[in-house]
Amino acid sequence: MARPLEDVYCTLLMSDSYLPGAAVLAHSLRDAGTKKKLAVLITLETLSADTITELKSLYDYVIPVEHVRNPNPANLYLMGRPDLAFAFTKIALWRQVQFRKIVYLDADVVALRSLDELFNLDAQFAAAPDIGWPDAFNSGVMVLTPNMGDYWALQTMAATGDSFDGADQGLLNQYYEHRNWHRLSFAYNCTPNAQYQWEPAYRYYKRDISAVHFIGKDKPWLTGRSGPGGPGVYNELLARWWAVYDRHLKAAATAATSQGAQGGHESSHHTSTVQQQVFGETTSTDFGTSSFSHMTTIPEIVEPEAPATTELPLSEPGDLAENIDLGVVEPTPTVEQRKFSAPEMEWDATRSEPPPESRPEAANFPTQTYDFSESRQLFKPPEAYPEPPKDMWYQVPETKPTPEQMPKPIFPWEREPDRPKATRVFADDLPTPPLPSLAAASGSTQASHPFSTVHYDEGGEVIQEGQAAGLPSPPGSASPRSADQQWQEFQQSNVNAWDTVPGIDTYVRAIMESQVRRGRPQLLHLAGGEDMHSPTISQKERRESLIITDFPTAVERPSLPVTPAPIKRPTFWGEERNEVGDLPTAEGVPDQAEWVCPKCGFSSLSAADFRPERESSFASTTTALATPSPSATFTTAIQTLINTAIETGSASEIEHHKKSTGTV
Ligand SMILES: O=c1ccn([C@@H]2O[C@H](COP(=O)(O)OP(=O)(O)O[C@H]3O[C@H](CO)[C@@H](O)[C@H](O)[C@H]3O)[C@@H](O)[C@H]2O)c(=O)[nH]1
Ligand SMILES: [Mn+2]
Repeated sequence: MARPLEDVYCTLLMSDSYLPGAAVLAHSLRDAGTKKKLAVLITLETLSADTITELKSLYDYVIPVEHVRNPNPANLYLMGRPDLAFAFTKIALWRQVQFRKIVYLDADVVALRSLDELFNLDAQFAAAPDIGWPDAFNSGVMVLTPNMGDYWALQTMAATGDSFDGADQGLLNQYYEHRNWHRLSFAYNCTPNAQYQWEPAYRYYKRDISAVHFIGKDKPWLTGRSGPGGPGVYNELLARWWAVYDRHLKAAATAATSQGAQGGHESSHHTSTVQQQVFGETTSTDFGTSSFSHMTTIPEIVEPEAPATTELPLSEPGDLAENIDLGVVEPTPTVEQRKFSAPEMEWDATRSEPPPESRPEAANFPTQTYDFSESRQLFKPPEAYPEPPKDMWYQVPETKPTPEQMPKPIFPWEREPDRPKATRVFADDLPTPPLPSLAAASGSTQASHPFSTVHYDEGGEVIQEGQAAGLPSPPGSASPRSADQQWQEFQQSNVNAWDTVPGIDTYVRAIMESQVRRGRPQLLHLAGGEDMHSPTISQKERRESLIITDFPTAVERPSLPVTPAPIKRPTFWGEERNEVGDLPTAEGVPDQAEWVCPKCGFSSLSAADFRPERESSFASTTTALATPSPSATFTTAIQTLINTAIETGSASEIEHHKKSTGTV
């Protein structure tokens, strides 16, 4: 059985300059008697080998994680912490799913008591209020349950730089804002402030304090033992940090000579890896050359040669530090810092559902954030706005275009000089004609038949009916037309150019033939075209359809299953009805007498064809059915047939015979 997941305290170290903090934290937790293991997340590319060696002696687990830069660090300047450009690295905590629960502590935290009870908290996520905005939590002490779902969600936000302070605390507060984070007591993340402290409250609650967190740029190891505030809460708590340091780290440096412990420092003239980062602990020569000197400015801006992260770099470290000092640093335009990479397929969406731990889709889509203007000047409308554009309509040419100006002919028949004029018809414009009979009765000379159409020439002028097709004007203007005449005119006026202009047909055929040569489409010929007359075109003139089909040709087509041709026989009522006339006899169709029902073995309806081995009464009854006879005989015959069937056959058989004999 798999072992239950472990609980750990965890911190983060991304620069050598925070090593004293991480060392004091580890010692303070052990001093507090915790039973839990200690872990540290590290970014390999930004730490020296000595620091990592030191961490290995202090922590049970040293876990390398990806160094994550905020692609949109402008908000960091709002809190004067451009050094926190890589604070998003912290979200790697959520992917440490090898642990059940993590109590995360910043490297600038010192534990005054064990915090082990936090592991028993029944909450997915918990943190203490931030002193700057107590509705939000401080992300220096957090109790979290690692899971990949939250991780990818946070990672997505981090990838777009979505954080109100540009660092992890803004991002995490935004993420947990609507997720009901569990509020821890301030005693778990007490953040003393050198400038302001509520002294009475501190006196009252100080025995509950479990952890002290030195937020801000001035870390204990950078400011020295005296601290900035003189006597008071801050210095009292600062002294707690130094107490741990002195107990384990300072003492170790002096003891190193005799014991040879702590990273092999053998001489008191050399400081330990930790001490090199601590103000006041280095000798005067060390101080000038150690990494500490530049850490006091903007430690995190100094980048390794090849950063492992994919984001665009910030401006030059030197420039930045200089500009910050001068107070002229402008946040870099965010758009420039964005970089798009096409989403990568993590699984085959055609075969399976997405894996439960997959990234959200579109996680790396570029985003654009717009800020509100902070200008305090009142809006002043401009003196004048630009004139709206004029003449935004189509100018109908006043003169008729010359033949050169006319569009060039596209189709061959358009070149024919005596081709009919193109016309247009609009259904909406059709005049409502009086009924022909009324028109005739009233003797109106302008009356039109119900199907009249109005034609327009290219200039929009109405053309008289018939004119459009180049036909003479209707004689209606001179004398009243009969309905027949009008109908004839209508038919004549509704000609199809395809029928009257042979060039169109020739052209289309040429295209079709070239297609036929390329592929194998077939022209579907209308058989005979007998039932589809155009009113004006005789049967002989009717062209075959040029519809292209994929049907197999008659030659390619396998013969279809055939059903027997019907046998003509007199109906019960007398003569065979012959309304449709004689149909041509199909060839190759078996004679009905040869056809035997595959289901029941009966031949078709003729009673004489019933097999003699079946019930003899069937034969006699069906004979009666097939012979014209008085209705009484007919009814008896049906009844007999059905009765026989009931006695001898199954239900389906009865149904079948009922249908066969038409006695349903
Ligand atoms: O150069 C650096 C900077 C930071 N860290 C680590 O990141 C943590 C956060 O930085 P810190 O200087 O402690 O930030 P705070 O001054 O505490 O500022 C607040 O704002 C930060 C950014 O949102 C949060 O990470 C903190 O938890 C929150 O207390 C540190 O404790 C370290 O663990 C490094 O290792 N190296
Ligand atoms: Mn901190």
